[in-house]
Amino acid sequence: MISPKEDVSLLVVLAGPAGSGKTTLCERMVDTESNVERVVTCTTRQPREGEKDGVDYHFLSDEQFDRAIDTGAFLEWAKVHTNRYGVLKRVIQEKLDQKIDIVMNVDVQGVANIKAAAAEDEMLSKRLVTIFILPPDLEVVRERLRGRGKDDEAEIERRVQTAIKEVELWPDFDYVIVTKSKDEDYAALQNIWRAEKLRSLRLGE
Ligand SMILES: Nc1nc2c(ncn2[C@@H]2O[C@H](COP(=O)(O)OP(=O)(O)O)[C@@H](O)[C@H]2O)c(=O)[nH]1
Ligand SMILES: Nc1ncnc2c1ncn2[C@@H]1O[C@H](COP(=O)(O)OP(=O)(O)O)[C@@H](O)[C@H]1O
Repeated sequence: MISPKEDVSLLVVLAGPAGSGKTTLCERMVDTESNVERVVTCTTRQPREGEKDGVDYHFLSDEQFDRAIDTGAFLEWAKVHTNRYGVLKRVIQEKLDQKIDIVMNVDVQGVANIKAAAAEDEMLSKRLVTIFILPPDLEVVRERLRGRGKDDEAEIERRVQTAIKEVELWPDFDYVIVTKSKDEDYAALQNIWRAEKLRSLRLGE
């Protein structure tokens, strides 16, 4: 009898409107589970107060971002709100090669781009799990962004306007978590995680 392999690494991608709680969930996952790392993505946006280069994002200039596009360094990149964001291929590949589980947080275009890349790459497609974090209404988004205290009202309104379009895309995802309390959201993510680890399609590599 052939036994299933035990360490099956996952690439879990969370998306959803600003303020839905993606960053909070990613950080808790990394703090709680062993062998899980977060992928730090690149952005041309300015750091918010307290954000650190290489920890929250790799903060790139427009020129640096252009160069990364030209050299084919991004697995995917997209313009979100008013800035550009991108995931480096190399970082994903290194972690998956080392059998490290990945959680990451990208916008809805990013998920579509990663799914398209996975359609041509069996290793990626076997690991990819997409989860949409859905706020029950837009007021929750506003309240949480105000509570976070890092964006002014104009920036918050820009994110709410983007959210109106983003929330329509939840049916394209493997899973949807309608956000409630932080603990309930995390329990939902853990349930998905544990079930995905046991999926037979990932066994027998
Ligand atoms: N497509 C894509 N989106 C990203 C990437 N990194 C971050 N994002 C998304 O960019 C959006 C804006 O992020 P951020 O500036 O941190 O603002 P926030 O959404 O208000 O927390 C979020 O939806 C992130 O999920 C990336 O590498 N690619
Ligand atoms: N389930 C939740 N209930 C209440 N507040 C939350 C919840 N999840 C996150 N928050 C808070 O909402 C704000 C935005 O969360 P964050 O994780 O930065 O969202 P995102 O990464 O999706 O933009 C933060 O202040 C965070 O502490």
